[in-house]
Amino acid sequence: MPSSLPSLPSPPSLLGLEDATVRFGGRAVLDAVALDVAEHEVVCVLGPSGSGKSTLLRAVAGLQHLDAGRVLLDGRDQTGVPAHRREVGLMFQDHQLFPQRDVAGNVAFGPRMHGASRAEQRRRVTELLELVGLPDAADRAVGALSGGEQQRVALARALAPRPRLLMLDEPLGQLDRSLRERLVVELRELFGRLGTTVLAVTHDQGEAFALADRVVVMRDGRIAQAGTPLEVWQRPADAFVARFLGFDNVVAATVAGPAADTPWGKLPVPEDAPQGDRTVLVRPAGVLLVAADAGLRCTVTARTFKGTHVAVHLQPENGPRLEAACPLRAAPEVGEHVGVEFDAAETVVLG
Ligand SMILES: Nc1ncnc2c1ncn2[C@@H]1O[C@H](COP(=O)(O)OP(=O)(O)OP(=O)(O)O)[C@@H](O)[C@H]1O
Repeated sequence: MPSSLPSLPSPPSLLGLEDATVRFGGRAVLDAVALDVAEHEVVCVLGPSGSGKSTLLRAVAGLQHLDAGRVLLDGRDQTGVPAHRREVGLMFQDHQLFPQRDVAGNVAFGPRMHGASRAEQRRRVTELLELVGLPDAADRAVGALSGGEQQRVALARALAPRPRLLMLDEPLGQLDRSLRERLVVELRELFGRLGTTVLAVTHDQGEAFALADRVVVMRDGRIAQAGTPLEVWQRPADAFVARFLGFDNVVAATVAGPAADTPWGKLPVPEDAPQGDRTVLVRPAGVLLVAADAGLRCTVTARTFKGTHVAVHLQPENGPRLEAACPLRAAPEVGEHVGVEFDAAETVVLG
């Protein structure tokens, strides 16, 4: 008996982008992007305004012509396939519901376009409104719905034709924070239950990290980093990704052995840290406040209440500002002098 079975070929990705390039006025806003999305995977594309996120979605949907490269769905080249023949569902930021139709009319739109009978359309509307938690909304006018309800109807409408790939562009963009936080949990649960393959675009990292199996961070039309939320959070690829994720304690450093020489002095780094000229990130939890006569001498410049902790902003005598995460009751006052020591376990030497 062989000790191990021969490995099976991995199934083709549901979506593949190969060197996808879009230029506007000579500028590549999508620059040779390569990306695979597996069946049942939820991928969130994250990045600052103008980094090319919507252009990427539009290219996959067939709404944007590629200047070079290809989009593959189920391994099939989509070049020349018009948007309405690609099996993708799209949900945009502003919902774009048909205001003159009621909720049922909106949800039934896709199935009707695909030639479903009236009975089938009705069945599908009932099924989907149940799914998105609006079982009694079929006859309501869309104008009379709240933002969150409209978002659910838009989702039901996008799911109604059973797209192979569901694409969401800032799906929760317009909604207030508490509703967004609730809906993102509902969406994740729903996609898991349905096994939906999703490519979503958002500039909100909290939303992306809560929703995605894998996040893709874009910068100037290119992929700066792709990985699971944990991988990206724990190991940002570079200073751009680290700053985009909201980490501000990022400095140039020279790493030699177990220490990094930085504008804040020598910091301890993890054992396996890459050596030489690097960028170092210290998470706020790794900035430890000690007595004013120990460590790096700093003045407290601001405090921001964060619910679970206080973000304390510090100005060292030398070097750029630092942010520390302090327990609620232990945070020093603005103007106080404190000492700072650094925790190697919260320090990352970027690649
Ligand atoms: N039709 C167009 N003609 C010219 N330039 C365009 C066109 N569409 C997009 N762009 C430019 O391409 C770049 C990428 O735009 P895109 O909308 O993809 O970015 P984004 O990451 O989705 O941004 P946002 O988060 O603000 O929606 C931007 O600089 C934008 O101005």
